[in-house]
Amino acid sequence: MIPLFHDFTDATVLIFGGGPVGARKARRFAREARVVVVSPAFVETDFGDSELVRAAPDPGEVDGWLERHEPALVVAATDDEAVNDAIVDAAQARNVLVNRADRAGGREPGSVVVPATVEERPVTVAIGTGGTAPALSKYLRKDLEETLAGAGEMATLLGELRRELKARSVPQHRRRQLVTSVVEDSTVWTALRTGTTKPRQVIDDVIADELVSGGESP
Ligand SMILES: C[C@@]1(CC(=O)O)c2cc3[nH]c(cc4nc(cc5[nH]c(cc(n2)[C@H]1CCC(=O)O)[C@@](C)(CC(=O)O)[C@@H]5CCC(=O)O)C(CC(=O)O)=C4CCC(=O)O)c(CCC(=O)O)c3CC(=O)O
Ligand SMILES: NC(=O)C1=CN([C@@H]2O[C@H](COP(=O)(O)OP(=O)(O)OC[C@H]3O[C@@H](n4cnc5c(N)ncnc54)[C@H](O)[C@@H]3O)[C@@H](O)[C@H]2O)C=CC1
Repeated sequence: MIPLFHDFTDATVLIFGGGPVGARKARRFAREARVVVVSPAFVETDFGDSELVRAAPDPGEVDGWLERHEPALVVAATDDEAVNDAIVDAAQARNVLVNRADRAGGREPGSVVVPATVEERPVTVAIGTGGTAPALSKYLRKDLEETLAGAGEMATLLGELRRELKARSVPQHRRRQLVTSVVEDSTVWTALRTGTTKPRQVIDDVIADELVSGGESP
């Protein structure tokens, strides 16, 4: 499987099944997409910002739900294998992406797996185990949350630094040296994590040094 980042803004994600798994996927996708969850019962209370529809479609009715909602992705998270089978068939027939929660292997074309994710905006890390050990994905996600502390601010800082160096027509090889030296600087990481220095200060210092030294290596 090849990991890709998919933008679901303005798209619909249709989820069948309102148990713990359906709720977890709903919370995940509702951060970006319009999410509709179809289930005869909603045991969980937190579905994020999703629309909940009480219904128990049988296999023959599943396709009608896809026709009405025109989703970009369908999630099969019911405990009924025949319904999950019908969801995969309907999604394939309509060329819609499908995530099946009750299978680890033997996947069909167009099927996607939901990874564990760490988000330090705008940094995103996705973890998968090819379906072998989801509990390990979860464990590694928790571990990485600590490792990535400050990465979002670092990304924002470097983005601004690149833009400002470009605007000052600093040559490409020199921009690369400067950006790399900031990202590898442990004192900058510590400053971002502890909040002792603001990203703006780091950018101003790099640019001031550059203007004084006229582009000599640090
Ligand atoms: C294939 C996949 C399909 C998909 O759902 O996309 C899938 C399938 C299955 N999961 C099962 C079990 C568990 N899943 C979790 C947790 C997560 N599962 C997620 C993804 C995936 N799960 C995809 C593969 C990802 C990969 O490659 O690693 C995560 C990462 C993302 C998310 O769901 O949001 C989320 C952690 C999120 C986080 O915390 O960050 C836990 C842990 C817990 O609940 O505490 C358990 C119990 C422990 C265990 O069994 O490991 C079962 C057996 C059901 C049974 O036995 O009946 C199946 C079906 C099967 O294996 O047949
Ligand atoms: N991918 C993952 O991370 C995991 C997957 N699983 C698998 O995913 C499935 C769902 O897990 P849970 O949420 O824990 O199960 P659950 O049994 O608590 O929830 C299933 C939900 O589906 C609903 N449902 C039943 N028939 C339906 C229909 N025709 N249409 C719409 N909804 C219907 C039920 O009312 C219930 O709310 C399980 O069968 C299990 O095999 C389990 C744990 C983790």
